[in-house]
Amino acid sequence: MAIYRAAAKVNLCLHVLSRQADGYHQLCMLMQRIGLYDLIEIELTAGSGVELECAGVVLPPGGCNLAERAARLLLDQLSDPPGVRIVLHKRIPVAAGLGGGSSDAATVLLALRQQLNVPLAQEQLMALGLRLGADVPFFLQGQPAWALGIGERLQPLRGLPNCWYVLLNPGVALSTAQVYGQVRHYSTAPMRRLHFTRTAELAGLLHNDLQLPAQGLAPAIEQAAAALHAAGAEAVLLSGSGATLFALCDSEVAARQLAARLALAPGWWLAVAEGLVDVPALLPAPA
Ligand SMILES: C[C@](O)(CO)[C@H](O)COP(=O)(O)OP(=O)(O)OC[C@H]1O[C@@H](n2ccc(N)nc2=O)[C@H](O)[C@@H]1O
Ligand SMILES: Nc1ncnc2c1ncn2[C@@H]1O[C@H](COP(=O)(O)OP(=O)(O)OP(=O)(O)O)[C@@H](O)[C@H]1O
Repeated sequence: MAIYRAAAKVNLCLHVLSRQADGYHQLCMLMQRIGLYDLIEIELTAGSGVELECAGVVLPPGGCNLAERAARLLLDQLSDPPGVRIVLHKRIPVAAGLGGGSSDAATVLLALRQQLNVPLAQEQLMALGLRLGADVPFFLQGQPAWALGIGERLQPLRGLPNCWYVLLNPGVALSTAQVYGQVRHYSTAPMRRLHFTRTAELAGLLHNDLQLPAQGLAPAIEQAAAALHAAGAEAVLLSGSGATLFALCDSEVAARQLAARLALAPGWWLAVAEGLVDVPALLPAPA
């Protein structure tokens, strides 16, 4: 049995460029994985099929879990697949804009490819991952990157400073499809700079076309943003489709001090996490 960490992500910017005929949207985003993890135990068994146990939260039953779907998709590539047992320990808030489900799916794909020696090239794995969700290719690639298309065309960054994030969720789960469904305004793509040396250079990029639509569905996001500003945060943005906000900080000390100054309302969720740079996509859990 092996245990892996599946990291969350933030979107440092998210520009919605247009809506496609199939309802998906063309995007230009800057994404980074962060040090907030689900834990996934994966064991090959003598049986057949995929067995999933979920610890921590209630997730959709009946084979809808992205970790389970990823395992099935990978096993479908084999002529004589073994059984797989997965135990998922959720730590990343669900439906929070932090990409937890997509990251779980990518981790299961990468782990099973490795454990079963499946001869699938990275491009083929990315194509499989895209069938599970638009964010999955980003997690399969792992590095901070610009994401184009519907999120699947990736351009890794060449340099990023060590950023820290204060994450605040006002206790609201938001459906990604519902938030995209409220988008009425499109923006143009920003300049895709590939090298950053200081956190302050990133602060200038912060923009999310999903923030106003998400706030319309969950007004508590504005209260959470006000709390971050009142605690002294300058660079605050909604991650993905929300409802988690992040404050961008240039050191761990600055992030922890900001978190300590926050006045939290009941039911709010708070965490501090570092931005991941040069960390492999597949992350075994520390012994
Ligand atoms: C908001 C982000 O997390 C930002 O990284 C992603 O764009 C969403 O990625 P995701 O959750 O992996 O997305 P999917 O599971 O493929 O799609 C969920 C729903 O979001 C909407 N969706 C998603 C991606 C995209 N480029 N355009 C969309 O309109 C669609 O309504 C879709 O039915
Ligand atoms: N392994 C999983 N972890 C979390 N959610 C899952 C998982 N499998 C299925 N889901 C379902 O997927 C939906 C989105 O969950 P997730 O936590 O990935 O949202 P998110 O962080 O907002 O995603 P994104 O930022 O990619 O839009 C939820 O409705 C949840 O019930």
